[in-house]
Amino acid sequence: MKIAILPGDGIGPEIIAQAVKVLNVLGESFELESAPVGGAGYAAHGHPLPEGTLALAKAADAVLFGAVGDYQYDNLERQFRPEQAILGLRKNLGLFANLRPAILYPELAGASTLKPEVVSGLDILIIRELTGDIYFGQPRGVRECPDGPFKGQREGFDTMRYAEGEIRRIAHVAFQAAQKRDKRLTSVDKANVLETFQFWKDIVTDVHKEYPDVALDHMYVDNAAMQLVRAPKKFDVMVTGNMFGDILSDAAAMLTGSIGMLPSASLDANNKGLYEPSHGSAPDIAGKGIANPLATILSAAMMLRYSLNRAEQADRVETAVKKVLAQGLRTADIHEAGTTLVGTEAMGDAVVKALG
Ligand SMILES: NC(=O)C1=CN([C@@H]2O[C@H](COP(=O)(O)OP(=O)(O)OC[C@H]3O[C@@H](n4cnc5c(N)ncnc54)[C@H](O)[C@@H]3O)[C@@H](O)[C@H]2O)C=CC1
Ligand SMILES: CC(C)CC(=O)C(=O)O
Repeated sequence: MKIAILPGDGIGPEIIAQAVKVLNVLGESFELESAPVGGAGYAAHGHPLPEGTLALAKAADAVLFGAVGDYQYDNLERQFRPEQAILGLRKNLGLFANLRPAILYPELAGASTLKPEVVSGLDILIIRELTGDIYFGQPRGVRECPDGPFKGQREGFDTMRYAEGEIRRIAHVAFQAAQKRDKRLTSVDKANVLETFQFWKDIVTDVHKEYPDVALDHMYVDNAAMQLVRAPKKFDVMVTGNMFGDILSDAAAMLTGSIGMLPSASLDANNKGLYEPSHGSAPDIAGKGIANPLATILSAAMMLRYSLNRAEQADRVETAVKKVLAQGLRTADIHEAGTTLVGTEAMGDAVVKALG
């Protein structure tokens, strides 16, 4: 089985190196092939998603992705910015279902900024639609404002849109995920203001007829943001659009102690997928050897489970992560008094050792 390894920028190469170490000691005959992406792709080939990188991602059974983005590229024309690489991969590979499990490991209860009683035992799944919404809607750009009090001035605009089929397919993924858990689904929208999300709500309600065993409720995104920090354990599975999901899952990350703990899977209709930590390239800590590699290692575990059909190996990796946390090892983002501070590489080595 072939795995495309796309480290990207910032802390990407540092954290991906730890996940690769883990994959290499599992005793499997995976073929790992790396390619530049993001700012690294632009530097090497003049494009954030070079043709060879896209071809490798398409040919592989799964993609393990670090992160893209570097402030030095922020003034490039948008099509050349590093972030276009991950958007291009999602679109080109049809990766519409983004699963972001927010689980609090008991050892990290004190690392969360929320009170331990609010987060202990937390296990929620955020499902974010990934190829529609305002991220991809056309038209977009900057133009002359056609009317209103600012007529004649420049205005920026983007288009929020969702096709019925796009909503239906993510709703099916969400209901089916809920069926495998506590059978409760919260669909997050802004139907009180946005046409797109009234439509979203209507379609999700319709798809619900096929899943009578799942309890569905609808929540406005502003309330969902509040409930996530007020009483997050009340949720089981949440499903929402591209932008709301991006924002809510970062908020959920802090429930788990750190964004460095939140893995993700981005799947197509056949469970082929791209696996990446939910965080970005963290340029503020890049090159310092202090980034938390666990979200990336846990993303590799999701890859073993969902795309490579290696559930036992996924369990092994997840158990090894639990072991290192139980041993008291912590990177700086989750460090607290009484635990042992380690760097990125030492954390990766500890997970490898804990695999036994
Ligand atoms: N999928 C991707 O590749 C994504 C890329 N980005 C890009 O990343 C760059 C930085 O964006 P930010 O908004 O700063 O978000 P970020 O997620 O990179 O960083 C936010 C904060 O979390 C910390 N952090 C992130 N990952 C960490 C880890 N593994 N261990 C310890 N601390 C960690 C960072 O040091 C920073 O303080 C930008 O260029 C942005 O466009 C942002 C989000 C997703
Ligand atoms: C395009 C990404 C860099 C933005 C983001 O935060 C994401 O969608 O994961």
